[in-house]
Amino acid sequence: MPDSPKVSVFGASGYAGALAAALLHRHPRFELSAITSRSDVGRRLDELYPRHRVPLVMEELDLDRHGDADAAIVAYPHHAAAPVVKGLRDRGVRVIDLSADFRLTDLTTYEQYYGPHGAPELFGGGVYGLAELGYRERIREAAIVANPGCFPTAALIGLAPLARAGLVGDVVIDAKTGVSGAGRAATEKTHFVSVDENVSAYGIAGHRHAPEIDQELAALGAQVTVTFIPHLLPLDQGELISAYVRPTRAVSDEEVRDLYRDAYEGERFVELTSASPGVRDVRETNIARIATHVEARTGRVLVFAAIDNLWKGTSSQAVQNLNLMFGYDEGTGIA
Ligand SMILES: NC(=O)C1=CN([C@@H]2O[C@H](COP(=O)(O)OP(=O)(O)OC[C@H]3O[C@@H](n4cnc5c(N)ncnc54)[C@H](OP(=O)(O)O)[C@@H]3O)[C@@H](O)[C@H]2O)C=CC1
Ligand SMILES: CC(=O)N[C@@H](CCC(=O)OP(=O)(O)O)C(=O)O
Repeated sequence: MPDSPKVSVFGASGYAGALAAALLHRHPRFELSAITSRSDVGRRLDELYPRHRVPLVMEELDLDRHGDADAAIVAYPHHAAAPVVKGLRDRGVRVIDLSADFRLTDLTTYEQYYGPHGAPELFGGGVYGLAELGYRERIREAAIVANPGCFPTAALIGLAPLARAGLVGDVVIDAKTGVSGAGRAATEKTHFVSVDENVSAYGIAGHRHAPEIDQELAALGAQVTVTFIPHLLPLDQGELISAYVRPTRAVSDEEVRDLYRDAYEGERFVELTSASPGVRDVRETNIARIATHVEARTGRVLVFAAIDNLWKGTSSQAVQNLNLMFGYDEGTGIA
């Protein structure tokens, strides 16, 4: 293993890529070797995002040149990511893909939600990048890590202990998110005037994160079809999921708390709290903060999980995975 592995970030002009570049730039063990963009070629990243303080110039992607890195974070939109991931793999580069192109295991489901895949020969070749879900050892060895979606990160960390215990009979996941989850380009829905002093549900006809959550709950033993509805809030960063679980049998508050305590003992990036978690509690951290409560009137298990969508939901989770891949302490540069 090289002393200071070189890591490139592709799509560094976007919100997730820029933060990944910033975390790597100040990381004590990795060298941020190159950052790329299409529309901002020649600009310094600290000109675009002064707060990240990365004085590197964005370059045009050139796989032959950038393919000499030890690893790369691909921060492109879905579909555009897969061909670049393939180009990197052809050159032996280990990849963390922030898009959904390698998260799902069923191609028909992928096509239904995202359209044709950009490198079908590699489809299914990623390791799901959620260490706390039981993928830690596979991530260490992975050639492609499929970094999870932000909502699935919060929902799955929030529900995993119940799912493993066979307690998820049915679940409704109500989610709230800040606007940075939609990326850098403003749309009619994410325009300040549409979002400010407002809150509204979206993705009602079927959000693409629902099958990702179903898939990973099934891998934990819970065969359910979740109802998942996100809401857009006038925040820049932060995400909260409130999950309403109909358990397969009656459970007590204490039993559920014990289950979560046992499940997350030793997981430094999961915080259990008796108070309802807020997005501010986890802002700019790699932490998922979770509370559970068994509702006496209905017997439902309520689970609340807060994360920062750009940190644990994307970029710091990518660095956590990169640390695992290169044998470093998992929290290096992000704790
Ligand atoms: N924002 C978030 O909270 C989360 C994001 N993600 C995922 O991370 C990835 C990046 O998201 P985010 O940073 O928010 O998005 P942005 O839209 O902010 O950034 C996307 C980046 O990709 C580049 N890009 C856009 N279109 C293409 C294309 N067709 N081919 C190549 N490059 C392209 C953009 O720059 P340029 O046009 O200059 O090339 C930009 O650098 C996405 O896959 C997203 O789903 C995952 C979890 C949470
Ligand atoms: C506010 C907003 O639009 N948020 C995004 C979540 C982005 C995300 O996590 O991710 P992936 O695109 O990587 O799946 C959404 O709901 O689509």
